[in-house]
Amino acid sequence: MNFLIYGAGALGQALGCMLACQGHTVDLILRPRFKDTLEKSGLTVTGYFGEFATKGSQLGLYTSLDETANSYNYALITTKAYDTASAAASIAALEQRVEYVVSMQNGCGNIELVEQFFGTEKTLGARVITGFEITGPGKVTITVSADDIHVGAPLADAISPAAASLAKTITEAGHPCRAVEDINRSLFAKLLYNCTLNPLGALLGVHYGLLGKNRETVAVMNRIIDETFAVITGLGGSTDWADSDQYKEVFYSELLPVTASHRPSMLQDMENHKPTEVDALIGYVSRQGQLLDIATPTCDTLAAMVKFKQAQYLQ
Ligand SMILES: NC(=O)C1=CN([C@@H]2O[C@H](COP(=O)(O)OP(=O)(O)OC[C@H]3O[C@@H](n4cnc5c(N)ncnc54)[C@H](OP(=O)(O)O)[C@@H]3O)[C@@H](O)[C@H]2O)C=CC1
Ligand SMILES: CC(C)(CO)C(=O)C(=O)O
Repeated sequence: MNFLIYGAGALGQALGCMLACQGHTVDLILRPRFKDTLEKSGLTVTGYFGEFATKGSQLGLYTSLDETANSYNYALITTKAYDTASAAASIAALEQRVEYVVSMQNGCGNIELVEQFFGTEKTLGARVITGFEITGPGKVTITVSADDIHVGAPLADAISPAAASLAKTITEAGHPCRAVEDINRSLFAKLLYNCTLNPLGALLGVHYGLLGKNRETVAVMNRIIDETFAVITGLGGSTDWADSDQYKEVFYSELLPVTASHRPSMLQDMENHKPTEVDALIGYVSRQGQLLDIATPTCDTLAAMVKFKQAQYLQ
C-alpha cells in the first residue's frame, strides 16, 4: 500500500518506520531538521512493541507536498491538532491522488475539519492511546500502550471497509489496531482520559500515576470527569459507560494504572516551549459547555491556566 504521513514527528515517524518495514511505500512530510537526519541515519523504533529499523533510502522524505509524485491509499495526518486545518488544506491540493484521509490526532474537532475538505466518504479518524517519544536523532521509543489503535469512519453504522483494511495493515506492521463502527465513541473516551490527566499533569509537572495517589488531585479529576461526561452527553455522544461514576471506576482501576509512569504530552509540550493541544482537549469541553449551557467550571479554570502558561513562553 502507499502511505502519505503528513507532519511526521513522534507518532508519524514511528508509524512510518513500522509500515516501511512491512514493505509499504511511505512518504513522510516532515520538517527540514528531521529530513537531514533521517536521510543519513534512517529510522529506528524501540520499546513496547519491539524493534523496527528502516534505512533513509526506504522512505520518501519530503518537506513539502510539492516534492511528492505518488498516489496514496491513505494520507495519515499526524501533526498536532492545532495544525489539522492547514494539513487538510494542503493534502486537498493532491485531489485524486489520495483515496482516504485519516486524522490520527488527539482531541475532538479534527475529523470535522478533515470532512470539510474531503467529505464524509473519504474521511477516517483514529484514536491512539500509546506513548511515542523522539529519544534521539532518527530514534522513536514507544513507552506505554493502554489499548489497540482504533480506526473508523465518522457517523458510520457499520465497519467501513477502508477502516478494516487500514486496521489490518497497521496490525501487521506491529501495532495492534482495530476497526470500529463509531470512531467518535472512541475519541470521546480518549477525551475523558486526556482531559482528566493532561492539564493537571502539565500544570503540576508530574506523571499520571501521582495524580491518582493524592486526595486533592483525585477530587479535581472527579469534577473534570463529571463535567466532560455531561458535555459528551449534551453533544449527543455516547461512550462505553452508563454514567460518569461508572467511568471513574474503570479509570482508576484499569486505565490509569497501565499508563501510570507516563508524563502527559501536554507537559512535554510545555517543557519544550511548544503550543499545547489545549483547544482540542479541555478547551474543547469548556467551549462546548458554553455553547450547550452546561456548567464546566473546573474545565474552564484548567483550560485558562494552561493557556496562561503557554502564552508566557510563546510570546
Ligand atoms: N506522541 C504520542 O505519544 C501520541 C500522540 N498522539 C497525537 O498525535 C498527534 C501528533 O503527536 P506527536 O507525533 O507527538 O507530535 P509531534 O509534534 O512530535 O509531531 C508533529 C510534527 O508535525 C510537524 N509539522 C506540522 N506541520 C507541518 C508541515 N506543514 N510540514 C512538515 N511538518 C509539519 C511538526 O513540526 P513543528 O513541531 O516544527 O511544527 C512536528 O514535527 C497529536 O495530536 C498527539 O496528541 C496521540 C497519542 C500518542
Ligand atoms: C498517554 C498518551 C501518550 C496516550 O496516547 C497521551 O494521550 C498523552 O500523553 O497525551
